[in-house]
Amino acid sequence: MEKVYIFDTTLRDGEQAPGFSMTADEKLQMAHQLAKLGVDVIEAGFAAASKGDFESVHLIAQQVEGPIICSLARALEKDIELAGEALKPARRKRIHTFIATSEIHMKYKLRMSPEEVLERAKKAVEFARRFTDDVEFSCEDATRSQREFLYRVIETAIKAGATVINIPDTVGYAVPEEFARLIEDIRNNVPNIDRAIISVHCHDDLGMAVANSLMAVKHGARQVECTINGIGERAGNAALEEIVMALKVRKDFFGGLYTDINTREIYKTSRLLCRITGSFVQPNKAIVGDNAFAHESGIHQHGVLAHPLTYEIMNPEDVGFPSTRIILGKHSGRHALKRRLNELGFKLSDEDLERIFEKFKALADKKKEVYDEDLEALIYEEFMKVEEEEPIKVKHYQVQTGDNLLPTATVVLSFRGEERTATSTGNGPVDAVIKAIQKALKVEPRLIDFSIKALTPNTDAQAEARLVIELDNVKASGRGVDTDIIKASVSGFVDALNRAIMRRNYILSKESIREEGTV
Ligand SMILES: CC(=O)SCCNC(=O)CCNC(=O)[C@H](O)C(C)(C)COP(=O)(O)OP(=O)(O)OC[C@H]1O[C@@H](n2cnc3c(N)ncnc32)[C@H](O)[C@@H]1OP(=O)(O)O
Ligand SMILES: CC(C)C(=O)C(=O)O
Ligand SMILES: [Mg+2]
Repeated sequence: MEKVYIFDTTLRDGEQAPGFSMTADEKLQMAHQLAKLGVDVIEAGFAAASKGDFESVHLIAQQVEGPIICSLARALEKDIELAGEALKPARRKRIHTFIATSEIHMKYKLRMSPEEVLERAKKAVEFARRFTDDVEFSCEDATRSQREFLYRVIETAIKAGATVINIPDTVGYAVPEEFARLIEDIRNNVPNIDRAIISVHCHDDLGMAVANSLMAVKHGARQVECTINGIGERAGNAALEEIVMALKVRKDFFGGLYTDINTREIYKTSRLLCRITGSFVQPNKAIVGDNAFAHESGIHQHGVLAHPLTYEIMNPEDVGFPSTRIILGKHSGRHALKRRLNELGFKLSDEDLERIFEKFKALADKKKEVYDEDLEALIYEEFMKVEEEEPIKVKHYQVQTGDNLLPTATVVLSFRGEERTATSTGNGPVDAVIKAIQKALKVEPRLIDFSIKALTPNTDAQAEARLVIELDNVKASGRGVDTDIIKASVSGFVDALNRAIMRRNYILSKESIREEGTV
């Protein structure tokens, strides 16, 4: 078994992408989570970039325990000095210095001859060694560099004291087979390569960053530089979660290679980064996208319900993903529909299921996703001739609340045409009004789930209340939407109660023991 070191550069290359820069506090929060995830190295930033980035590297070096903390530095004494200074408090520190080795970069960007670059690389590594024994050297744009020159630079950097040699595909130009050959060639042509760990750093301009990194690992690289969600310059870097899970799920292919990543922390880390940067991953993103463990098509749903591994190559729990989701839509079949209806408490005969299935398909053709409330509505429409109108109607309610007031609510409602009024106090205005409704109806349903969320990020946003209740062993969900969160909660609660009552009466009517006049 051989270990592949995971060098996370979310906080350096990742934040170089437009719109992804993070404050020192945000970086610190991410760094703590990266330590929990179990990365071997955190590239915390580029200390010479700004005072703020110096501060971020310094804070992380001070406070984050576990991984090696690293700062990037150009092959310049002033950059390396700042990196060394920022990293001082770290228990384990690395300076990562780099210079470009391709013709195009040397000629047009650096305006340096190859000999000057060679000399600069040597001096930079030697200088960095004054601050730490752990020095990484990168040949920027390695994949477009002339081979013999690349070998010479690497050999020189190792002689000067580099302990890790990084081979970046800076512009995402490589293809997997060719990149694997480059790693092999470096191993075969750099005489002192056995004194350093070979690292790779791939960009995704042609969508091959992960494939290139994995092929490099297969051919001898033992450190991979990557980022959470694959963020980074332009099209991004290789995604950490994809590399780690590929090595884990396909260990048969990668022959005994492993990482120390605690994969159950992957989803959490991904979502934390999304929240911090305000940029969410696309739904079909491998490993962490919303659809990574969701199934909408009937054939797949049937398979997954029979055995998850028919259509899932890893357990969602292994990456900390909440769970497999079965989404009902126009591609779904009877197996999934029946399962969901059963979970909602509807046990239909084959004949009744057939009727509902037809209605369900017709609705799904008009709507992207069919929710539980939609299914309940279909059931009511199709079978519940017992009661066409909703039994409870709220006529009026009033809530008094404030910082020195015990929240009190009065509600006037009608139940099957009969007016009822009640007043109640509560632990907050929503609690008070819900209790007043229960008192007026003389019911005490069990609240199984209750959530309120804003549908848009403004103070005048529409709030959506979603509830699940159980009344006399009958479960029902409800939904209310309004700019007023109390009104949204009242609507959602009454919606759930109406559904529970109508459903219970339906069940009773089917059993021919319907009690008249009761709630
Ligand atoms: C492939 C990568 O991801 S490399 C890392 C990229 N990341 C960043 O650039 C983020 C942080 N960068 C910054 O904040 C700024 O670019 C700074 C502070 C580093 C430098 O700013 P400035 O001094 O104004 O220079 P500017 O960014 O305009 O140009 C880069 C300079 O560095 C030189 N340079 C570039 N790479 C290297 C290197 N590896 N070693 C030495 N010098 C280098 C360039 O030739 C240029 O030099 P010049 O000013 O003498 O012409
Ligand atoms: C600084 C180096 C490693 C880099 O980010 C690149 O070449 O892409
Ligand atoms: Mg890069």
